[in-house]
Amino acid sequence: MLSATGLVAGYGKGRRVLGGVSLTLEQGRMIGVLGPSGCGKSTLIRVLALLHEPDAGQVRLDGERVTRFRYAAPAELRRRIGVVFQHPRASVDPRHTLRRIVAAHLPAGAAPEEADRLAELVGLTPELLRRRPHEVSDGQLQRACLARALGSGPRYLLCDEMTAMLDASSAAALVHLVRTRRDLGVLMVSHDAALLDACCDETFRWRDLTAAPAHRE
Ligand SMILES: Nc1ncnc2c1ncn2[C@@H]1O[C@H](COP(=O)(O)OP(=O)(O)OP(=O)(O)O)[C@@H](O)[C@H]1O
Repeated sequence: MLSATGLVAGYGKGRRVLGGVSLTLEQGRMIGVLGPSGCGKSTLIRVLALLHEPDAGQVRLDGERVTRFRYAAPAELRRRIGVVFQHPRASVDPRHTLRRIVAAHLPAGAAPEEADRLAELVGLTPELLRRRPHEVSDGQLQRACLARALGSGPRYLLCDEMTAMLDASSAAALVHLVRTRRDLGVLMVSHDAALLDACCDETFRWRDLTAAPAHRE
């Protein structure tokens, strides 16, 4: 289980974004968080992914309280959490081939075929794997980012507006892929209520998660 209790976080003095957010994500469930632009959804994802240190509150991962975040977060804990970001082009190195992007989070010593297996899982052909980001569509690149996130063998997958940059059919394909991974706990944050209602087991509104929110819907 990945859980947050009373998370308070922001960006320096007077820039509080999370004002006491609580949330629980269990393996085998897909939950949605619905909130308007700027309310703090990405900040919540970053804290849950151990990429941003909260000012107060707790993150617990499989029963263990996380005390170290960002570069200090133990690799063994980080590997349990995969993240797919909103803007695929901003989250990859434009010089790398898709194969290298897909393989980025595989454990050291993983067989080269592992990248092919991940690519196949997300519907990327070997020919696409040889291309670089500027030679593929946003949807294809986001598939590579999803494959990369799965590379560490995570138990939890955090999707930050994963489909916002995609057309409807690419979005549906990606959501279907994630939806079929019942071994994972999936958190999808979005401002698209229809998307979350269609794919999530349960959807929470931002105001329901937060005791004293900085922003309200
Ligand atoms: N690195 C940063 N430094 C300072 N303020 C930031 C930083 N990142 C985000 N913010 C601010 O924190 C607030 C919440 O941002 P966040 O990206 O978490 O919201 P969001 O709900 O994900 O928005 P969107 O749906 O538009 O992606 C915003 O007011 C934003 O301007």
